[in-house]
Amino acid sequence: MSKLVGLVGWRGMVGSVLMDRMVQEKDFDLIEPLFFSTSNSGGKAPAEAKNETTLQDAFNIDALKRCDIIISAQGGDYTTEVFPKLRAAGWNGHWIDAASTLRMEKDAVIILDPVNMPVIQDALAKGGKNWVGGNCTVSCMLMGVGALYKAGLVEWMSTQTYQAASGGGAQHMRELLTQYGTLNAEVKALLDDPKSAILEIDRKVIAKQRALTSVETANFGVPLGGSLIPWIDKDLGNGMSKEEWKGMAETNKILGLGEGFGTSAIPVDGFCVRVGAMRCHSQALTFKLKKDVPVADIEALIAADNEWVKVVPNTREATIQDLTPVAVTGTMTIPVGRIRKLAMGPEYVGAFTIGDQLLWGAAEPLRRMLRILLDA
Ligand SMILES: NC(=O)C1=CN([C@@H]2O[C@H](COP(=O)(O)OP(=O)(O)OC[C@H]3O[C@@H](n4cnc5c(N)ncnc54)[C@H](OP(=O)(O)O)[C@@H]3O)[C@@H](O)[C@H]2O)C=CC1
Ligand SMILES: N[C@@H](CC(=O)OP(=O)(O)O)C(=O)O
Repeated sequence: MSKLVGLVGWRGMVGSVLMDRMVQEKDFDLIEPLFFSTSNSGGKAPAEAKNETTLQDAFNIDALKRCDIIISAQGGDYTTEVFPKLRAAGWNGHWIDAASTLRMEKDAVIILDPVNMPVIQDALAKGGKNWVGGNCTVSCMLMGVGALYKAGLVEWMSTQTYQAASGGGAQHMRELLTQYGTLNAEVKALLDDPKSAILEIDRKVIAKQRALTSVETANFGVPLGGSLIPWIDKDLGNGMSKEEWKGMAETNKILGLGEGFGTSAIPVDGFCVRVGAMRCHSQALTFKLKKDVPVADIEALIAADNEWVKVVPNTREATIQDLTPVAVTGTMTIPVGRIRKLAMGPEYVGAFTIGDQLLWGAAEPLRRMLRILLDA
């Protein structure tokens, strides 16, 4: 008999990408889905429903308890409210979650199976039940350059990120595009006139950016269109943003090197920056390797790691064609390019990588974990 799989958050942005991928990969052929809603229980479930065609109340513990597996892309507040109650009620099923809430709990595994299948299998063998998707930036980075970690080559890594608006959610994407539109409208007449002075256009744009109302910047707090914001997530009070903290904590936990900051942890640090891209997170990486490895060997290691990573030749043409958010959006490909030795010495290597943060960064590890559980 098919496992009863509860889906919470399926109509949100991450949930919709998850649903698309589950349809593409025919995951629904293998399960009996039970769709939940926080806002429309009793409504009609989506077309993928089979026998259970009514939306269930996502806060109803008895309804949730029926499921063998629950996948939630509903968000951290939902997990915080419902998950402890469900476990306290004796539910012993598998919980697969996109939210960060449970990530660093001892009994939770951060799932990214092309990178950490041994960690997942070890936890499964020990009776693990809590499976949490990683931070999008970390997951996309490890899908690209995880090979260097697996080979034990990394002494430390520094990452400078260029993170898309989608990381904040759907409203942030809308706000970014609205800001771009507002700025364009402000100077449209001057742009249409080839004889207009560019510095006049520039003056009008900056004046408009600075004049954007609190409504027009409600989500990001400041303008993002035509600007950037070098702070993502909470202020930890020690000069570090929470997004930056996740880099080291989650990378090490995913790799099975402990909870992130122990003596065996590999240092990972850098700056996380929001830019005006839509849904791809990009990152410039600096590695200090434990030894001098030729670039060709590094490229070969990365290229052989998984079926989605693609080494982009370090040429101008290949880079501008294949190593951009525009090229990568909506695809499963994780390009890694700009791989070269840096001026600091032969052990210092630079690279640049990009991933669709809604696919590998959020939805894909969840559905792959479902498949692992169904195959177990
Ligand atoms: N955005 C991201 O990049 C990432 C997000 N995550 C995690 O996933 C969680 C969900 O994120 P995200 O998908 O962006 O959140 P959304 O805001 O898009 O969706 C969350 C929920 O909001 C409700 N909702 C209310 N109005 C609408 C509407 N107009 N359209 C669709 N849904 C609506 C839905 O619940 P209902 O159907 O019950 O009403 C939906 O499941 C995050 O909180 C985070 O924990 C993880 C990694 C990356
Ligand atoms: N913080 C990420 C998105 C995200 O949801 O991250 P996390 O899953 O670690 O909360 C960003 O803003 O780009």
